[in-house]
Amino acid sequence: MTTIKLHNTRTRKKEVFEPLNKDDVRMYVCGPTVYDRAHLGNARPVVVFDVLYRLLRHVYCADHVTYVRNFTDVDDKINTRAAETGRDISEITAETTQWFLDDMGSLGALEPDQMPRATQYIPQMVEMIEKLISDGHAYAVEGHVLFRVRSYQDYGKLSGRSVDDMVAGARVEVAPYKEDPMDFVLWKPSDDTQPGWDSPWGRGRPGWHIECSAMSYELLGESFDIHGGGNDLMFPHHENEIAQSCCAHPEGKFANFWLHNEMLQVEGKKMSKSLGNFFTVKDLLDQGIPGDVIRFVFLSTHYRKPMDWTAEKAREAERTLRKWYAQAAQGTGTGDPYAPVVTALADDLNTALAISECHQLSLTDDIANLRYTLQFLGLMEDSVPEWVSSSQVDLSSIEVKLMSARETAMQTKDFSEVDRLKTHLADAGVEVRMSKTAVELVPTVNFDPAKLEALK
Ligand SMILES: Nc1ncnc2c1ncn2[C@@H]1O[C@H](COP(=O)(O)OP(=O)(O)OP(=O)(O)O)[C@@H](O)[C@H]1O
Ligand SMILES: [Zn+2]
Repeated sequence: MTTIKLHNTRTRKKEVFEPLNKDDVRMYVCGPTVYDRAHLGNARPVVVFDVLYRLLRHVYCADHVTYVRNFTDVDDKINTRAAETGRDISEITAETTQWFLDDMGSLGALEPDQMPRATQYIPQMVEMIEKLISDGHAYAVEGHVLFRVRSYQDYGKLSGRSVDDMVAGARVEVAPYKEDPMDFVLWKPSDDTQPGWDSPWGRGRPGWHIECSAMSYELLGESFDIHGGGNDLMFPHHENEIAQSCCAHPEGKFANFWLHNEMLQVEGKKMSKSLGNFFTVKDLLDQGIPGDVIRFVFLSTHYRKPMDWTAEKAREAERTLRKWYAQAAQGTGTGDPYAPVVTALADDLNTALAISECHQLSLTDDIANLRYTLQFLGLMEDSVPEWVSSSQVDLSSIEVKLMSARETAMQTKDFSEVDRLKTHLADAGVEVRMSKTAVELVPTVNFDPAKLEALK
């Protein structure tokens, strides 16, 4: 069996991954708050954890792996959006959830086994909060319930901070009803205009952190294997999840491995909605950049390194995929992925190495293996995607045309038609390779199929 090694934020080491139960491997990843289109940064954890999910399914079998990713559909950002637009909250969250699934599907991300919506788990959240109160880890005051951070000794361990440092450095909300400024909200009161549920503390709604603790407990139990998310969530979100879950269920260990992806950046800063320096996945797809190309660009950088999106990277990715897909098209989609690619992923998801192994494989002309390996990486899911096949058809018919034009020219000694075709092809970004017996047309990075319409 393949040995998987993963960098565990909890221990700050790369460790051999041993599932708690290899017949029931369990992973939870924090999902989006659904009030707006996903930007490209939001897609990074989706692709990273999709690669891990595929690897786990490969090693432990698909039906022995459970991947849970939530939708946060109750949040003040959603309420604000509803107030700004005059639209119903449920309409906004349903629409945004579907956009998210569509956009991430375009990037070749498999849907997780479970996609719980926070609003469907309110009773479980209330129950967990009651337990925390009765065990002295939380207190109710003025319609709020707060987690008593100082009641949990290990608070801050994941991100390696002491509570006192955090108090000094963090922008914590100071409120008169808090025992300690570090205490965070588990439940808060709702007025008539805000979504709310009846609870022992009056009509209210949950804080963000308790959502993940309650949903992961409900679906994966008190101890599970992997918890993932962007490293921007490590503090306070993940620290708070750990505090809540470990205090409510001291019999469990919560997550064994913590994995954090680095940020997609724009000029050295995290791409984020609040900074306004973002573009959406949909923007890129609408510009005609295929989802596979976006995925490939993500895979080119290791998940624990910051990365930028550049048009040049996209062009390069497109050129490589075009070549590989054309090569792999004849192969069937069954068999095993190329072993060095699996080995690369098993080493803390070294996707960049996996891609260079694919380059090696593509040089061997092992078509079937290349195809299955690309599918394993979430590329070339079905057959050859439209954006490649359409250009292939164009090129092969033009190849025939050019061959016959050349044959005619050899006899008439009039090469003007051959030159016309070659000029046209060069203008469309196609390199023309002519030998005595064959004509080969190779698309370059500047390939523009639209410019070939006239030649068809
Ligand atoms: N630039 C980024 N690179 C990688 N992952 C990101 C990036 N921005 C957000 N994420 C991840 O996307 C998910 C959703 O994040 P969130 O909704 O907070 O987006 P955001 O743009 O950071 O929003 P805000 O600016 O309002 O905080 C989280 O898992 C987060 O880790
Ligand atoms: Zn979470």
